[in-house]
Amino acid sequence: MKALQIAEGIYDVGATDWNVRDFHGYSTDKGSTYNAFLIIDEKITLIDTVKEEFTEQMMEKIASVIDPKKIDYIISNHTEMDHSGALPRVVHRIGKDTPVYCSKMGLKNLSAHFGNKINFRAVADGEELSLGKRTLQFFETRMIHWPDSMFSYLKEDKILFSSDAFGQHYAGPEHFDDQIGEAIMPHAKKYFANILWLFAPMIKGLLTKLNGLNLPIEMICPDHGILWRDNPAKIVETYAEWCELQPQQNKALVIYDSMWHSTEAMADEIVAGLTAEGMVAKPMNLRHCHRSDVVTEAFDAKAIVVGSPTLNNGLFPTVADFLTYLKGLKPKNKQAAAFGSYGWSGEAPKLVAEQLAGMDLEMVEDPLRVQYVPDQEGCESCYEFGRRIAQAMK
Ligand SMILES: Cc1cc2nc3c(=O)[nH]c(=O)nc-3n(C[C@H](O)[C@H](O)[C@H](O)COP(=O)(O)O)c2cc1C
Repeated sequence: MKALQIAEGIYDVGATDWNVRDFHGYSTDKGSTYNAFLIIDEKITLIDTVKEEFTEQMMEKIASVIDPKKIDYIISNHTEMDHSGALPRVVHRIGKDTPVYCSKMGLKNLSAHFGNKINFRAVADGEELSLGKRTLQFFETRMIHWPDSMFSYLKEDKILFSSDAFGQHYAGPEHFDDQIGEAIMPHAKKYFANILWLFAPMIKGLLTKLNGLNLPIEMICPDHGILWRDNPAKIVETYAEWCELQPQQNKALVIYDSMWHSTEAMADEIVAGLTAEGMVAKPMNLRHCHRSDVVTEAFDAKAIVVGSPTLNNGLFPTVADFLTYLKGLKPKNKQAAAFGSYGWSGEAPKLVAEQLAGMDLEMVEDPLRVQYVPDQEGCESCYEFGRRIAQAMK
């Protein structure tokens, strides 16, 4: 396999994972890529690596440009193993004590993954490394998205190697933003919602810091998905918008599961009530919609209405799963309500409401329960519930 030249003397030598569909619990319907970059200068430099099982694909691409033994420096922008997994084998293959530059936290975290046999060297925030004609400058970007994350900026070429920031889980025939256009944005949004949502306040600070540095940027190369060369400012501006966590004022999501369709019938009536009041609302059944897709929709919803049937005095498992996942993402600026069908004890709606309230969401209604199958009166109560939630949203 051949490397892709992305600029004069700079190659993408990463791997395409066409088949990955579950990325630590995140659904990757289009696969993903693990981007790694080779810079040919007086010091030949590899920026990041790939998941361990893709080591050979990366080595083959490197070998299409130079003998891998000639690599002088490796940069590790992020410890997570989709970017570092190949490190031990690459270092072994180079066959010399190749320095691996990383952030201070990277030094700790890489050692915790790979021990002390690799020559890890910590760089300070803002430190520069000469490659010969080119210079790399490093910036700590803690929590985008691990404590060790950093950006590497290639000054002369004005290229920002941004690690996980600005990335998307997307594998396709395209390599650059101008080749795919707007179609990449839902993937970038899903990535932000599922991976970075909780860090939005910190990312906002980092973007302000980077803006202050006034780095001219002609291309942004994240470690997943397409590279931003046509309009790199667009994804930075979009991140700044997403970091504001401002919901779409008229968007509501009704999220539920159902064993015998009763909670589902309630959800449909609630959606109808919301819609009647002018809201853009839709139901999402957790048995059919992956939690990471639901979270992507919930990210910019003003209201989330969560329903669970009562199962053995508790929540239905998919609803518990979703609530656990959502809680970790620290949602803000949202209204919420809970509902569900039950048979005899009916604990679930109250349990859902307690969890949503525990996330500091604004509860706009008391939990709504319907015993067994909603009759006409039950349906009307759900419809009115939806209407009242919509009025609270206005
Ligand atoms: C395995 C099982 C366990 C249940 N446990 C309870 C329970 O502990 N308390 C309760 O009120 N209802 C319980 N129910 C009744 C359901 O909550 C009731 O049938 C409800 O209408 C189901 O809503 P759904 O059609 O949306 O799943 C149970 C039902 C099943 C199938």
